[in-house]
Formats: sequence, C-alpha cells, structure tokens
Amino acid sequence: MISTATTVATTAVLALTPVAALAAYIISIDADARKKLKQLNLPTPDIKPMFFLGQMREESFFYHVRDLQAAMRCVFKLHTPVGPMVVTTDPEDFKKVYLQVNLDKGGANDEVRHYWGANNLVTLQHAGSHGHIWKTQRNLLDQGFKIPALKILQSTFVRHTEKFVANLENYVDKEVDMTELFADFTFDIIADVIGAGEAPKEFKQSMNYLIRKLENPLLLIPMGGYFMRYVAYRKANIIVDKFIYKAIRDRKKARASASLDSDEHKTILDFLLDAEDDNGRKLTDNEIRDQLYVFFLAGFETSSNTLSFMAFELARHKELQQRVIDEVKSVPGPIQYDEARKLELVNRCINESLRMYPPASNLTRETSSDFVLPSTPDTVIPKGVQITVYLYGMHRDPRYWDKPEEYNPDRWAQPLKVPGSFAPFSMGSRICIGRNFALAEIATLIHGIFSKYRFELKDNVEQNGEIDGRTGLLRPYKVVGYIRKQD
Ligand code: HEM
Repeated sequence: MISTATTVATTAVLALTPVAALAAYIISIDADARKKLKQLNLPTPDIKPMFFLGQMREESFFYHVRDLQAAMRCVFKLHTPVGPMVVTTDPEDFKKVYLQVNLDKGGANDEVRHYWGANNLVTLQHAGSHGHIWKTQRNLLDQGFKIPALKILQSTFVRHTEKFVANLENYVDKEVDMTELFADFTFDIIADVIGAGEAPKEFKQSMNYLIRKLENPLLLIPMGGYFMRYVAYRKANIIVDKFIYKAIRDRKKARASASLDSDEHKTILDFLLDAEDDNGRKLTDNEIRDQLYVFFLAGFETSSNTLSFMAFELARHKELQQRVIDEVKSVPGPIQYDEARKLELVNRCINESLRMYPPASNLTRETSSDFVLPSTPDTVIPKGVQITVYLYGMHRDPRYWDKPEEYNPDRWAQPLKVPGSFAPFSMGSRICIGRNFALAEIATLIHGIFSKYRFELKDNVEQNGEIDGRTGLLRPYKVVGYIRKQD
C-alpha cells in the first residue's frame, strides 16, 4: 500500500515541477541576456538591471524607449524581459535588417502565436520550419490586396463612409470623441471584407478585449499564450470563435448555392476558401480562423489611430483643414480607388500623420548569427539579440527631417532627405500587406467627412491628442471636439 507520506511527496513534486522549470527558464534567460550584453560594445542607459525585468522601469515599452532614446541619441543596448536588445533609429541599419539580410522575428513571438492562433501571417517566422507556411499564405493573401482587388473593395470603403457621414448628422455641434467613431468605422470594414458582414456588439467587445490582452506579461513566459487562450480569456475567445466559424460556414453555404457573383463580391474569406497548398490541400476552418483573426489584430486600430491623429492635427491647423476641404470638394463623391489615392494634399496629410505617429512605433527582429549594423561597424552583435528599429525616433530624428516636431504635410512635396527614413509599413518581404488598403480606406473617409463637415477641437480637454503608448500601437487617448456643418 502506498503510504500517505509518499502520496503527499509525489503530489508536491508534481505540483512544483512546472514552477521549478519556469524559475529555471527565467533564470537562464536573465543570465543569457547579461552575458550577451556584456559582450556588446555599445552604450547603455544608466539603469541597473533588475532580475528578469532588466532595465525596463515603465509599464510602457514605448514611453520607456522614447525617453531613453531622447537622452542617449545613439544606438544603444538594453536589457529587457524579452532578452538583450539593441535599439537603433538609423535608416541604413533598418535597410540591412529588413531588406538585405531580412532577419526573422525570433522566439519572442511564440507565445503570441499560441494565444492568437498558430497559422498567423503576423507572427509566423519567414524562414526555418514555418517559412514555407508563411510564404504560401503571404502569396495567397497578396492577391486580395493587389490593386484590382482593392478597386473592387473600394465600394465597401465608400458604403461604410456614407454610413459614417450620415451618422455624423447626429453629432453636429455636440461634443464627440472621434477616436471611438473611427475605431467603429475601421472595425466594421475589417469585419465586412473578411466576409463576416455586420459584426454584433458582443463580438466587437470580445475582440477588442482580446486585442488589449496582447499587452499581458504572461506572453513573456513559456506556455503563457496557451494559458491566456484556453484559461484566462477563454470566454471571450469562445464568443469570437463562434462568430468567426459561423461566418466561414455561411460563406461556404452562399458559395455552394451559387448566389454570389464571385468576382464582384470576393472577400478575403473567399481567397482563403479558394486557397490550396502545393499538394492541392484546402485550408481547414481552423487555419482560416487564425488568418481572419490576424486582420483584426493588424488592420483595425492601425488605421483608426491614424485617422484619429490626423483629425487632431487638422483641427489644430485650421488653414490646412480648409485646404483639405477645398481639395476634397473638387472631386465629387462617391470616389473611386484611383481618385482616393490621387488626392494630393489628403495623402500628404496621411503621410505626415504616419510620420509623426507611426502606429507600430518599433519593429523588432532577432539575430540568427553574428551581425553587424552599418551604424556601429566595430560591434559584433551575437546570435539571439533583438534588434529594434525605433520608427517613432527615426521619423522624428532631426538628422533626417527639418523641424521634425512640426506637422507639415507640405514637406511631402519634396523627396525624402534620406531614403529609408520613413517606413510606417516596414519594408522588405514582410512589408504590411494592407498598406494600399489602409491608404485608400483613410483617404475615402477623409474625403467623405470633409466634403460636408469641419472638425474643431474642444479646449482644455486633458490628454486631447496626446499619444497613448500603453498598448502595442500608438493611439491618441482621445480627440474630443465638435463636428460643424460647412457654410
Ligand atoms: C495605417 C495602417 C497600417 C499600418 C501603419 C500598418 C503597419 C504595419 C507594419 C509596420 C507591419 C510590419 C510588422 C512587422 O514586420 O513587424 C505590418 C504588417 C502587416 N499588416 Fe499592416 N498596417 C496598417 C494597416 C493594415 C491593414 C488595413 C491590414 C489588413 C487589412 C494590415 C495587415 C497586415 C498584415 C497581415 C501584416 C503581416 C504581414 C506579414 O508579416 O507577412 N495592415 N503592418
């Protein structure tokens, strides 16, 4: 008979093994980071590294790096919870990491993949064992973002714009926070183009909730992603999955009944349903679910945040807003894709907003062997170090921009002073697949709003237009003001 003491001892060992394994893992990560950083002959902020947290002292990576970069003004090394990191704002470094060598995303994304779905265009590596999957998916989905496909999607942008502008009637002369309206607009468009139609409130709330949780530090520890998906945020996941799987089923049914004119109404979901891998295998519903998720992650807040910052800047620059109004009124709606992309001043304002407020403020890759950055030729960066190109810093670096803190869309009348110094959508093989989509979507809505209304900021609103860097993406806390009818 097994004694009680043996049972207790066995249970204790079983319970403590994962904890001990986790502790050993974290200790090894910390030790590895210290060793690699010691080898790196680069300046570092004067902050004593703490166990695991390293030199991170603020909850927000964005604020922390912004302050450090402003103080250091050079390429520097940093001890972070995701390991040793080198931070640069140099366009030549950017080009080497993203274009010439095309470094991969590294292990820091593993838990995000577990949380958000494994077959995920954003988090999959483009080399190694996942490389083939990423490439097949990217080639496939690229079709949905080429200009002919976007010209078809333009009618969706126009339809949502018309709805948005009609709804503004309810807000005329009343106080309104534009960030909320823009978030609804870009969310609805993503739901529509992935073939999910009108998204119910419950789905929206759950998806937003899950996106916010991407900031959870659990994603820094092994199995944390699984824990978040299947335990901590299971309920929200079930709600979202139910909706997404229903959208897939409904679309399949509609296609089977041939009630769709396939080319006219082709959605991103159709591209995924048509897709076959090299062996003629179709994607499973589970794989399609993972892909559809990614468009919410990558395509909704990025665009709505850009719209919010742009509305803020246009309200602060009344003369500029008037010039935008004059431009959009010279092109009667509904506008076509080409017309949206050719609105010169509107597109300059979009660029300027993306320069000053790049939604993805930093982009990170990991070295897979010894690596040398062009800006620090005497330093060999060993394997397993994160290289962060700090886009926000690069986009505001006085070496590359005249008066970088000034919102001045007219600077875009001239070519860039330094090629590669502007890259809100990244560059290279993993450049944002949705960049032309986003640019057309934003220009179409700006055209719709300013054809009829103007926007004024409300005075003395705390944090109006201020950057909120607490989440992964830059956004304004709020943009509160008044919608006014044009005379
Ligand atoms: C202003 C709007 C947007 C900005 C600033 C933006 C920015 C970016 C950036 C910087 C990346 C590269 C991330 C990295 O490699 O680490 C990226 C990738 C991606 N974006 Fe966007 N994005 C925007 C809108 C969109 C939209 C509207 C969609 C889809 C409808 C989208 C879908 C994606 C996808 C799927 C990827 C991953 C591509 C891959 O790795 O193969 N994005 N985006």
